[in-house]
Amino acid sequence: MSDMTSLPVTAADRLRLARLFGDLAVSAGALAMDVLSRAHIATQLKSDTSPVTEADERVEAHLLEALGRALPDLPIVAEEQAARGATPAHGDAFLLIDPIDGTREFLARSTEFTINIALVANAAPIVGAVSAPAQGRVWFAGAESFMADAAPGGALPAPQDWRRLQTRKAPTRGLTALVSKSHLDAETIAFMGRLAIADRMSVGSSLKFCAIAEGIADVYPRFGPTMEWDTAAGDAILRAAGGVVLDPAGAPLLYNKAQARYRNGAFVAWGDPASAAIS
Ligand SMILES: Nc1ncnc2c1ncn2[C@@H]1O[C@H](COP(=O)(O)O)[C@@H](OP(=O)(O)O)[C@H]1O
Ligand SMILES: [Mg+2]
Repeated sequence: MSDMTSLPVTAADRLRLARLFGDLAVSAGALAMDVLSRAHIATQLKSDTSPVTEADERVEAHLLEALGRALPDLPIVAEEQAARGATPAHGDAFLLIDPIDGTREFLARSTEFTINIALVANAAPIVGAVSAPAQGRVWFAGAESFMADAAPGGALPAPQDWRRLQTRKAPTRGLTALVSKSHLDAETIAFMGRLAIADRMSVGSSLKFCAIAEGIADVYPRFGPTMEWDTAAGDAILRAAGGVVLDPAGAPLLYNKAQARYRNGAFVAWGDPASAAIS
């Protein structure tokens, strides 16, 4: 593999990393499912009042260990470590981990939670994997985007069982919009009021990016807060499937905002870049 610290990485490198991330996101799913199988899930509140469970901690520790072994030169910014104030110094290239995105959904025993791993280089997410353990599915992308069925705890299936993803053109009958299940704000509702929307669905976690990448939804506006680890993997998968994730000025959402503690501003994810251009 070419040296990650001297970018750009090749398409072949990106595919190899996408397979590694996909494999790890699927295997780590067993830890989340083990915690989910218990009658009581021990939960604590972080300083930002968001919940954290034993699943978040166990999945993160597992991924830190496995990624640290596979890619020792790449610094890792991980959600629960960051919550404890432990983020490594890094340059243009680094990894992002969200061990459980949609912790509220996990606690509600919904299937709409995900494990997220991404590589950011030059402020863009260039490789990502999202697994949904309770749905037995995984999405992963380097230069191209794929999904596959994969039982948690298993391995990423072989390429003949992958489905290549491509976003759809905006339907003339109206857009399918996706919004957060747990965090919906007035600005997001107002933005949607200016679009020709046929259907609106509430979906937890980074599954919103994946659904647009699959071509079954069109737009995901997010004006409320998110962190880079919530969005990077899904953003990588959507971009590689032909979509765009834009800030309010119409520029691609930027990553590596260490000074802002990896907090994102508002963004809108689109499947069809042409509909973004006229919104
Ligand atoms: N007030 C807030 N500050 C920062 N991030 C927030 C937030 N409210 C929600 N989020 C982010 O939104 C994510 C959930 O996304 P969604 O609402 O689309 O399901 C959460 O991920 P975690 O579950 O990993 O904490 C969390 O990071
Ligand atoms: Mg999380």
